[in-house]
Amino acid sequence: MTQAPVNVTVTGAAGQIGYALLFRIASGQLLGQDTPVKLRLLEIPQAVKAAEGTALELEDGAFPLLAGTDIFDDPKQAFEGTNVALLVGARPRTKGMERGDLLEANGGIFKPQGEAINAGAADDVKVLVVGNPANTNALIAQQHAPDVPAERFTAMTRLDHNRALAQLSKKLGVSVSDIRKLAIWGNHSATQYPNVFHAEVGGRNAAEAVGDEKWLADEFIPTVAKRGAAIIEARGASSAASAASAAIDHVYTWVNGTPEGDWTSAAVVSDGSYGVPEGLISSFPVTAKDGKYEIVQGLEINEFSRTRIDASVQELADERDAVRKLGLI
Ligand SMILES: NC(=O)c1ccc[n+]([C@@H]2O[C@H](COP(=O)([O-])OP(=O)(O)OC[C@H]3O[C@@H](n4cnc5c(N)ncnc54)[C@H](O)[C@@H]3O)[C@@H](O)[C@H]2O)c1
Ligand SMILES: O=C(O)C[C@H](O)C(=O)O
Repeated sequence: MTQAPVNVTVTGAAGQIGYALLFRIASGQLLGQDTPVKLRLLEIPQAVKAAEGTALELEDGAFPLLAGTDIFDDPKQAFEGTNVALLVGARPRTKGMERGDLLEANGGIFKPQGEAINAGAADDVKVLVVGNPANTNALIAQQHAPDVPAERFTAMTRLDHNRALAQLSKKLGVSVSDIRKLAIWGNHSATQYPNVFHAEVGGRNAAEAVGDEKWLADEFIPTVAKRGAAIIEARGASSAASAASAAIDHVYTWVNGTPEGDWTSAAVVSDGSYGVPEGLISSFPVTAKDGKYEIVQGLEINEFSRTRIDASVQELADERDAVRKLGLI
């Protein structure tokens, strides 16, 4: 180990995604097998003891790449010097809670976290927001970190991307690794649009290989978009290991790049591409190179895709307007 450890902050560390995520980070899957990591865990005071228990288990894993684990209940301390920030902890919607209440409760979390990142994170900080509503939580944090380049704030749609790969591979009887250039557009919500019209399977256009627009509209898109709800219904809890796995994929790709001739999906700050209002944190097809995610340019958007992208982007604009009204941005 010659390199200095990379500081990785994980919020909501005592939660179910945290439990599935931390051991994979410690084993080198987030940043690669040459990169030692130092974990900085953030929890609310009531959950610090549980996070301490996880830290004991991390120690017992005897991970050669784990240079230490520190636990905090103060965002300012947790984000001090952080290079990679995984914002997982969020306020879940509870019975009787309106959408506005949920946005307000999460504003109370992501505003101070954005401020703390702005105040103390390392110059190269990369932020991934997982906690829902992920895109808008990322927007809140980003708006409170004016000194951090906006493109360092991202939200996770890689789980949706992986779900779409899995469904398409099942339909076509191919391996997920045979599929290229699939993309999720819009919000990490039921309005998201998994687009196969640019995707390729073994060199062939994926939509043509499927040859069934009704299947795309009535089965593929709703299955991917409502998968989170299906998991909650089946498990009695929201997706955890698959979400942790997607968070690992998102950061690993961000740091190490996308393969030549392929792209992935991430919610990034819009530069106005494809009619998505500038500043919204929306999912796009993206490539990663030299530690930067970039929106793939110049794709032709057909009518089928246009209406679906517009609907999801409208939802993002509505969420932005709601948090603006609440004074959160
Ligand atoms: N983007 C995605 O694809 C995706 C997928 C799955 C789940 N999620 C979301 O991820 C979030 C976490 O899911 P989970 O299953 O781990 O939830 P969980 O309830 O098991 O854990 C959340 C943890 O966050 C902590 N927390 C709450 N407020 C905090 C704060 N201010 N600072 C630090 N920690 C705080 C809680 O104490 C808890 O330990 C949820 O919002 C969930 O909806 C997103
Ligand atoms: O936590 C949820 O509501 C669902 C989650 O975002 C998921 O996509 O699995």
